[in-house]
Amino acid sequence: MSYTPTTVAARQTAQQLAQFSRTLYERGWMPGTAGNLSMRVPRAPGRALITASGRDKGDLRIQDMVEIDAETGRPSPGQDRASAETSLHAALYRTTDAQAVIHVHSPHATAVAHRAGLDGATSVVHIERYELLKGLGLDDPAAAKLPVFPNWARVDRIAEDIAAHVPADPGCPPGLLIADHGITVWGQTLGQARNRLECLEALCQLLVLSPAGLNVTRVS
Ligand SMILES: CSC[C@@H](O)[C@@H](O)C(=O)COP(=O)(O)O
Ligand SMILES: [Zn+2]
Repeated sequence: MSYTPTTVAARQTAQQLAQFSRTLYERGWMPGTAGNLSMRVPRAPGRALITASGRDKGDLRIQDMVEIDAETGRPSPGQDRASAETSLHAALYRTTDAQAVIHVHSPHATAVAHRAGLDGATSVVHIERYELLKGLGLDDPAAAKLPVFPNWARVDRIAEDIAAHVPADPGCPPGLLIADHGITVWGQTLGQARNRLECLEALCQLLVLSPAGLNVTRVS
């Protein structure tokens, strides 16, 4: 059954997600049905909305959201199917201060995810010295270690890798790559997550353009 908000805050959250999805789609960062977005619902502790699976991300409506438990990803019963990547969002709500999570297939981040992914192991891409690093809110804005997780067929396994790595690495920016797949970014508001996404996509573009190539190390 399609989603019907029961509070003003939930309606506003669903509207924000739908509008924002259109913006990202128009930028070419959610081609076809790619990408998914979620946000904690204000004044509804532990609840979040996430985009339904397989929808055209340029044409989402309020009804195309699914209400979930933010930290387990479990949907409230009787709804449409939540994003196939709900467990990745839940892993971030559990282990970080995220209030909003964005997953897109933006071209430069995806190109870096394609080049830097290792077969069956987590890696990090070292990003150093670029001024844009200051947009990520790191304690040390001179360097970031952007993790790249294997694109396991079982999405829950990717979620386990994320939950184990992200909170444990102080150099980890508020974003991550999944090999051959795309980028996921989080923030305390949808706007902050969007700014961080724009910085990371621009940094990945610079890495792709740089003749120095990528500096990648294996983590596990
Ligand atoms: C268009 S293929 C992309 C999907 O496999 C997936 O990676 C994705 O981003 C969207 O999945 P969804 O289940 O619609 O949230
Ligand atoms: Zn995806």
